[in-house]
Amino acid sequence: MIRTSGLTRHFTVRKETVEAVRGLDLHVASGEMVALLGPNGAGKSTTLRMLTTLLPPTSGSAEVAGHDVTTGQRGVRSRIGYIGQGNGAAHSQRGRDELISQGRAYGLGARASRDRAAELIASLDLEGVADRTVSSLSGGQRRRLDIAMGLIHAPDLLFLDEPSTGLDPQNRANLQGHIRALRAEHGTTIVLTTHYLDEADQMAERVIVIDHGRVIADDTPARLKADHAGDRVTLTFGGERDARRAVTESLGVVAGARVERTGARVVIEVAGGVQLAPKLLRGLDDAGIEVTGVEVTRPTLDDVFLSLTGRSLREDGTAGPGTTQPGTTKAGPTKTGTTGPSTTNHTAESGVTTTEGNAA
Ligand SMILES: Nc1ncnc2c1ncn2[C@@H]1O[C@H](COP(=O)(O)OP(=O)(O)OP(=O)(O)O)[C@@H](O)[C@H]1O
Repeated sequence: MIRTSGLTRHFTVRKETVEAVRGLDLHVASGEMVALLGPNGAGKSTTLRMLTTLLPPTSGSAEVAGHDVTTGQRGVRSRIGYIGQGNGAAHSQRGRDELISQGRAYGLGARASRDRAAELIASLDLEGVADRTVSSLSGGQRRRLDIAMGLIHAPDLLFLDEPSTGLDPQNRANLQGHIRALRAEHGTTIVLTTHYLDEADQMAERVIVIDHGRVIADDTPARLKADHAGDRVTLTFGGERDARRAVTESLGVVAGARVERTGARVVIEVAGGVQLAPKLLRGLDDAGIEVTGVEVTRPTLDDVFLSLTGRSLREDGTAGPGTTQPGTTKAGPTKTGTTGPSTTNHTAESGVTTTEGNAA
């Protein structure tokens, strides 16, 4: 449904070149639900705008729904729906009228347009509100109306640019439910951009992680987490002395683990942490070191991003330092969970990495 080769877009800002998208090779199959995930300025919207023919590529090529985005713009537009970041509907109109006008603009007859509007109003749960003016709708209702507008011509492919940004968690969950249902009913291919990690994790079958205008990972959320981030076993000790002893006498020998101590707390990042935790506790007990707390957490897509870039992709979409300038060199790995100066040791034989941080 989408195939790009070396897709690139530069902007010139005050004689400086911004490399917003740098040679993307993407492939999205028919019926897939794919999320483009990345921090602010990663190049997600620019990619979407090229795929939807709103912006010409600087170089490279893209075929969308069987048409080239440069030479077959009309063909692309007839097959896709695009819901951008702003609200598309006019504020003084009633939602239903907006939908019908949109249908007419896409060449549907008056009756077909009315019928299609009614169908979308029902499936997007807009019944009680479609006859009100758009300006009186809540953020979540407006966003659903935007989606109905994008779907009026029954496109095979729907692009959603940050569909749930600005919505509260309840409206976000509701909108996600509607998008899933549309997909299940019509088999629409969906490409969405987001910086909500949970949204990408829960909704997408495939997550394409973009950073500095490049694809840095592309896989199912489960495989990304399994390949790039381990479980996190957090152990708390009675004091810093015990925690230090635990690292040197017991935990430092866990193969393939990254061990990080901050004060009286030790975090072990390792595959299969759930299975490993009881063994670790037994080893510590044998060494006579008392553990006062234990917690095992599964990795998130943020841990994946952290592992790939050394930076965190936080829920608000802002990442750590140095993230918003595409074309700049990536920052080196940063250490998490430490507040003071820290040192990192790589133990060649065991593949263990230990990081020692000062207490907060
Ligand atoms: N019209 C433009 N003129 C100049 N620079 C632009 C333009 N559009 C985007 N950029 C720059 O290109 C880079 C990528 O921007 P883009 O909007 O594609 O990122 P994004 O991943 O969608 O970010 P966000 O999550 O904040 O929407 C940024 O550095 C941005 O400032």
